[in-house]
Amino acid sequence: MRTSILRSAALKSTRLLRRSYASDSTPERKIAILGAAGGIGQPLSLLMKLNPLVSQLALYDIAGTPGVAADVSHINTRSQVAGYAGEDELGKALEGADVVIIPAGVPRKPGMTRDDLFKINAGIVKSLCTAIAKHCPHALVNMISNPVNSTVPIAAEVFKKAGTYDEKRLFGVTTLDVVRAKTFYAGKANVPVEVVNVPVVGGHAGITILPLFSQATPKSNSLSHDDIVALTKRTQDGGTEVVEAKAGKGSATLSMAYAGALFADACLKGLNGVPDVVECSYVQSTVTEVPVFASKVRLGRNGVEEVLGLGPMSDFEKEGLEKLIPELKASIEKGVNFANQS
Ligand SMILES: NC(=O)c1ccc[n+]([C@@H]2O[C@H](COP(=O)([O-])OP(=O)(O)OC[C@H]3O[C@@H](n4cnc5c(N)ncnc54)[C@H](O)[C@@H]3O)[C@@H](O)[C@H]2O)c1
Ligand SMILES: O=C(O)C[C@H](O)C(=O)O
Repeated sequence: MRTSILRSAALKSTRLLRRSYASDSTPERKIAILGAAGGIGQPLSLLMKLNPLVSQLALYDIAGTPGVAADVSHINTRSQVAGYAGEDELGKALEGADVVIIPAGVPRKPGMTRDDLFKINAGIVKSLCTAIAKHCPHALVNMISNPVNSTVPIAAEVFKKAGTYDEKRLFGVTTLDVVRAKTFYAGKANVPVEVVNVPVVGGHAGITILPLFSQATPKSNSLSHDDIVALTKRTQDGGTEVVEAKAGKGSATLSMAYAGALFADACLKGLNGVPDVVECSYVQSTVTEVPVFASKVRLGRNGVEEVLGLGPMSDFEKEGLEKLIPELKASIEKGVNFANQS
């Protein structure tokens, strides 16, 4: 009897020690999700609640967030969850945030391009970024709202105007393109998906999405040129494949939440000083002639630590790069002009 009491006391104190060690060594990190009640926002809120690197989770939307927050808050993981609804509560949601993830805005319907979302989403992104500049100017911003090729430049211009722009802290989330490229490559090359790596560069719309299958690992000798062309097209059209399958009920939400959670986790690891965290992202860049470009990025304590180059490319990829530059340039200019005119 006495032995079992002693044993249970010892166990309790070991657990307490472990808990205090975990909180001592894992920094407090606040994540804010803007658009948290939406198709992406809800599963992304769930996945961020499961992330042990998060200590506070602020869920913001124009409506519906109290319910999402109450629901997610019952999960017995580290972070404290709070819901914020409506513009009056946006400041509170953002205050002290280390990372702000933005999946706010309308999704595509069949027949639409991502650029068709510009009219509505450009204004949403502009107003949210104005609030970020005011309430958490040092946060890392993970932009998911489409058209990403233009919404990232809009955010950059808003931050420049507010005097808070730091190119190391603004990211277009292109992780879903990488997730898709890995999945499609693994299927075709018949290699285990969990060990596959494929960089995807350029932007996040149609031909601006350029997967570099020539750099894919593990290498496969069984893929023909036609296979690579087909894999490239499928990756570029991955979003449209989902939009058509959902037949008017929106675009990718679950795979996007997964990809958004992966990227936010990489940002948190970088902030916490974990070495060698590398992900593809659409960031300010000198890798090509376009000022914003997706490529591999090393993440660190201040966000972007290093924008990595393109590496060796096949002739087919070089052609793809040449073709995407004018479209990407035009999308960037459209964003810059919108931010500066309106
Ligand atoms: N980067 C990517 O790879 C990627 C992938 C999938 C979707 N997307 C984009 O993400 C966006 C969201 O997609 P979804 O399927 O979640 O759409 P959704 O309509 O299901 O959800 C969007 C949410 O944004 C909210 N919202 C609207 N205006 C807002 C504002 N001013 N402030 C805060 N919240 C606001 C809405 O209330 C809604 O809850 C779309 O623009 C979509 O194209 C990007
Ligand atoms: O395709 C879309 O409209 C959504 C997103 O950009 C995607 O790639 O799934």
